[in-house]
Amino acid sequence: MDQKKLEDLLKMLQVNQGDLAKLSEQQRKDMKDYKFWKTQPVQKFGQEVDKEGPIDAQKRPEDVPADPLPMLGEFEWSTVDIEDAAQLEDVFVLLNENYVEDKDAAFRFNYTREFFHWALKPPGWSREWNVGVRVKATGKLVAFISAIPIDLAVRGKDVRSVEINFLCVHKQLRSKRMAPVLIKEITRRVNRQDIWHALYTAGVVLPSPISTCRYAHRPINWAKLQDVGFTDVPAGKTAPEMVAMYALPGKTKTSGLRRMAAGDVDAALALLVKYQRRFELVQKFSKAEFAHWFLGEDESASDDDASRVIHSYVVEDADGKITDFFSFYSLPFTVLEHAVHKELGIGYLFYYASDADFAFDDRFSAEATAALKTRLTALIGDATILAKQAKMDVFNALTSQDNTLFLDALKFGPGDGFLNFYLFNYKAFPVTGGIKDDKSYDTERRSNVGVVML
Ligand SMILES: CCCCCCCCCCCCCC(=O)SCCNC(=O)CCNC(=O)[C@H](O)C(C)(C)COP(=O)(O)OP(=O)(O)OC[C@H]1O[C@@H](n2cnc3c(N)ncnc32)[C@H](O)[C@@H]1OP(=O)(O)O
Repeated sequence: MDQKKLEDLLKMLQVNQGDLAKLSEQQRKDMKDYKFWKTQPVQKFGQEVDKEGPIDAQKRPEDVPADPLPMLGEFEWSTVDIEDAAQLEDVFVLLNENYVEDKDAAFRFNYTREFFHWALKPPGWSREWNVGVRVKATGKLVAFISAIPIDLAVRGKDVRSVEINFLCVHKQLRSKRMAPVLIKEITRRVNRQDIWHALYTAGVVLPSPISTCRYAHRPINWAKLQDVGFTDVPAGKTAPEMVAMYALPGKTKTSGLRRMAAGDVDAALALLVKYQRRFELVQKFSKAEFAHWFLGEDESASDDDASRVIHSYVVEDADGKITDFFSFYSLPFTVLEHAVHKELGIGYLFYYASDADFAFDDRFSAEATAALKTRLTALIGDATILAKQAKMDVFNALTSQDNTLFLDALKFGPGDGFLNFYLFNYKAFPVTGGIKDDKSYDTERRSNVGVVML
């Protein structure tokens, strides 16, 4: 396989690090050169943490200015109403053309209304937190940033937070310090609603990651990836050999596996909560949040509905007990100007849980590890089969959660993208990200990152 080309494609698929230029701009600057970030309540590089907790002294919403920061002459702030089709379209256009660097303009994220409603409208979402910048004269949207509320827990401590995502500045307005203004404005709007912490991820290194995970990619439809020019037959191999290597069974294997239904929410949520207790950085889902994130907006979507964003499954044993749960979401690419293929399906592993190691006192013991490894390999193997049935051509995962237990066995190749996790206004000890010093999968310590961001 032409590893380089495939890697290039797969890098473009990472929503959180769409900017390839930034990606290659490896590693960090000196702290003093982070002109913006050194003014913010974030951990400095190498800063010793004595005790975990907030960085800033406690403030009240009324201490925060009620009005937006001034915006440069020709631009103006614009709260984007994502329930308005035309305004949502503005966001798609901005992100399509500026979020992913694809010089040949051969591919675009196929953002849909369904995807954005799922990603940006969980329970408690705020209209004010979809912040845009428009050109005054034309109304053109040239920058965007979003926040959604989450109940985060860091090593068992509740940290009411927001998740920041989809920060984007138009290519022609890059390096003009617009990003810091957007970040300050979203901070102001979030603080006005009495929230003082944030979780965010980025491919770039900023002060200072609490954890770093690696991307892993599992080609599902190798022949199609070759057709669209992403991959070549590697030396010493033939195309049929490559197809055979990545071939998947037509049917899932786990008995009792079925799509999650509304009636499963209580049991699946309880299972997820219990499973996630092992991790140090987790999202605490309310019942309503769980239903939103895992059933999605459109419960009536049929099994083969290609527009389905979130796919959630449970395993029910003979006694009617939910023993396992997994989910993945879809964010496809549109393939431009290709004679045969119009779309490339991309699946992203989301949350999962299993009771496979619950009976063991020490989850890192050989027996507990073997039990969980066997079960997760079967479950996520089935997830790749279901992803294939849902017309996905590549399946992505990180080294977070307990993923390193199954990545190799299921032929997820290590990508060269890394994802850094950050906390705003909260200092904390590092959290393991599932990679060793040499960046290979850490199958022993695994990861203590439980939270999964879009
Ligand atoms: C309590 C509530 C708090 C809420 C807020 C919590 C914090 C949220 C933080 C945001 C989480 C976002 C999560 C996501 O969505 S990550 C996805 C980010 N988006 C992309 O990669 C899309 C393509 N790229 C772009 O659109 C632009 O290059 C962006 C907008 C990224 C930067 O625009 P531009 O290239 O024109 O630069 P500038 O001149 O305006 O500004 C330069 C300053 O910006 C710092 N920079 C560069 N990239 C990032 C980055 N990804 N996160 C944070 N900071 C970043 C940089 O170090 C420098 O600061 P300093 O080095 O001088 O100090």
